[in-house]
Amino acid sequence: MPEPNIAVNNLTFTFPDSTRGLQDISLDLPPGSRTLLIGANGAGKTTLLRLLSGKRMAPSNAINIGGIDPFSTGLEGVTYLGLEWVLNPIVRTDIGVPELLRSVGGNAYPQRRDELIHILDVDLSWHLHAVSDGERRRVQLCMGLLRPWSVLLLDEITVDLDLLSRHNFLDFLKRETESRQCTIVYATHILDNLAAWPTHLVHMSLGKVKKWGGMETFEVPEVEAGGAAGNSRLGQLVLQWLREDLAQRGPRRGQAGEGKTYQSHEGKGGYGLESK
Ligand SMILES: Nc1ncnc2c1ncn2[C@@H]1O[C@H](COP(=O)(O)OP(=O)(O)OP(=O)(O)O)[C@@H](O)[C@H]1O
Repeated sequence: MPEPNIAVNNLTFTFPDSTRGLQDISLDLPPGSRTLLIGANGAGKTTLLRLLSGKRMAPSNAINIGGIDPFSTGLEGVTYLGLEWVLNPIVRTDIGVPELLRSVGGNAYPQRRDELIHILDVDLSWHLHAVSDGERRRVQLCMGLLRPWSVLLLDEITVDLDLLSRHNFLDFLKRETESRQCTIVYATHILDNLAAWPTHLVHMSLGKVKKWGGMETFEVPEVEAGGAAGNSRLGQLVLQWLREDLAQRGPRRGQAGEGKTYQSHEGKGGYGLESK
């Protein structure tokens, strides 16, 4: 793939037997970009990433990656790492790390394999039925990133990583985009220490893209003194977006606004809906 740009052109997609999906999405993410895909639960991030990866069929001409329609042509070089990959049962069996890495072609890329093992701090003597969730995830990331990809689509799979491992991992991805022709889209809810990482942001809500563009096009608010201590300015921006999205979506059926309140667990003795 010569120039791994991601072009989405008026993409509309509806799930079978459902009214949900994506509406009229257009994006143009340049080669070498690192995009954060931001949005509340259910905004449409996974749906978009799966369509970009070619795992779901999009209408023809709506998605173009490096000049190719990923579904019809089957794209070599596009790696999608999402929940279904994370839940692959193989990585819970009594299997050793070297064997696993070999099974995904690790021997073809020895230098890359050794670098990933170092960056993700993987112990080659681990057996995958007897490691922690975060350790397992580090091995999986090694496996998933071994083959040099042109486009990497990450669907929040760093939640188990400790802060340092996540930092090293994201640093590695940044270096990748700076040292060779490749492009990353990363859907995440965890924005801590991430402000300097993205080149682009895409804000999704209710199946649509509300805003997208280079980092320089976003007005990142000042951190409030006191109250916002510890939050990055990017975190503040996203918090503001999600509050607006929630207000726009309105209450869910049966919630406050239709004569009911949801009582919190704390101090009120249990979860329950009570009429006002
Ligand atoms: N197979 C499906 N059939 C019908 N509707 C679906 C299906 N998968 C997802 N949806 C709906 O599509 C919408 C978008 O889902 P999606 O998984 O893309 O959200 P998301 O932004 O990735 O959310 P999260 O942050 O929780 O992972 C949701 O309202 C969801 O209920």
